[in-house]
Amino acid sequence: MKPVVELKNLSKTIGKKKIIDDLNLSLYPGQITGFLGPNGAGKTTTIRMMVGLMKQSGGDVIIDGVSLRDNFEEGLSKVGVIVENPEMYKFMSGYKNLLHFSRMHKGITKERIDDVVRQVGLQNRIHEKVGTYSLGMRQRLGLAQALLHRPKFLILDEPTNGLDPAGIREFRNYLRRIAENEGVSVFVSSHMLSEIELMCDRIAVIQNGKLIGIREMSDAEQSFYYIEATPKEQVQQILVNEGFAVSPLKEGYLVQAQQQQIPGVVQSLIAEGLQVYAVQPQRKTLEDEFLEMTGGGQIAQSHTK
Ligand SMILES: Nc1ncnc2c1ncn2[C@@H]1O[C@H](COP(=O)(O)OP(=O)(O)OP(=O)(O)O)[C@@H](O)[C@H]1O
Repeated sequence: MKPVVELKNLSKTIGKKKIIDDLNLSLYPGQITGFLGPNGAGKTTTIRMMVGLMKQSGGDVIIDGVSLRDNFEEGLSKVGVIVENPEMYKFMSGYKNLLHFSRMHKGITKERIDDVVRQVGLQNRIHEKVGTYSLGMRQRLGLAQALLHRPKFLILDEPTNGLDPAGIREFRNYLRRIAENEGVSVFVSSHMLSEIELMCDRIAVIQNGKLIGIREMSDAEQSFYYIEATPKEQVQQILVNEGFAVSPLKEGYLVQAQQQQIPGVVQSLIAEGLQVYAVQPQRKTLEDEFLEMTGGGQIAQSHTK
């Protein structure tokens, strides 16, 4: 798949300090990528270079084949940005806000406005004043606004600040459908591990201005399962005979297996006459993994601009 955005040896030096050090990262259409790092890792600086608010010292940002170094205006026309708490006119309706923003770009039709309103699920409330909207609705209106000019690439900075987990999931579902429908690549910067975990397909981790890891969030990757069955002592014997690595826990066992092997494991236990009570995937939490990757670096707790 051809990437929508490529960071190529992107670097930023301020004074003598290398703040971003040879960053290489590709973002793909339809995918939601999280950008995570400890305080001061360089997230804000990277994003500022990606949206043209700061000039790079070296390297380049390529958006949909256009280099920001060579063709700044054209490259930026392909970007949509949503900041924390998007600015909206509360005394105007959602629709009038979108109409207002649509005038900043050429060629946004009324049909396009209706289309983005539907995509963020605001069609029933769009003619009401923004002041009456919930936080979740205001965030979705921000999303609609950022989509108006059909960007290829959407950057969200702390998009769900203040939303509860249900609100984050709802926002994520809209975002996922939009990423797929519009083929847009989404980049989410957040200091909240749980938010990133709920929203993203993959996560890029940055520390000291360097990319230190990329993690895919696919469920199929889960490789440890907690299995509880009785009689307990037979579980280990059966599974070890089948070639699995098994570690005993208090009530059950931790078994190393791929997702597609699990139905077979359950069948073997049942065939031997065991009663199976639990089979649960055990994924290392993102927090564990993040701490491993950064060698104990703290998770960013605040995001100062
Ligand atoms: N104008 C500047 N002059 C000097 N140093 C700077 C400047 N801007 C940023 N830095 C330094 O660059 C590093 C990266 O900062 P940046 O704000 O990009 O990190 P961040 O990952 O966004 O952190 P946070 O999660 O705390 O917002 C920090 O050490 C910061 O002190």
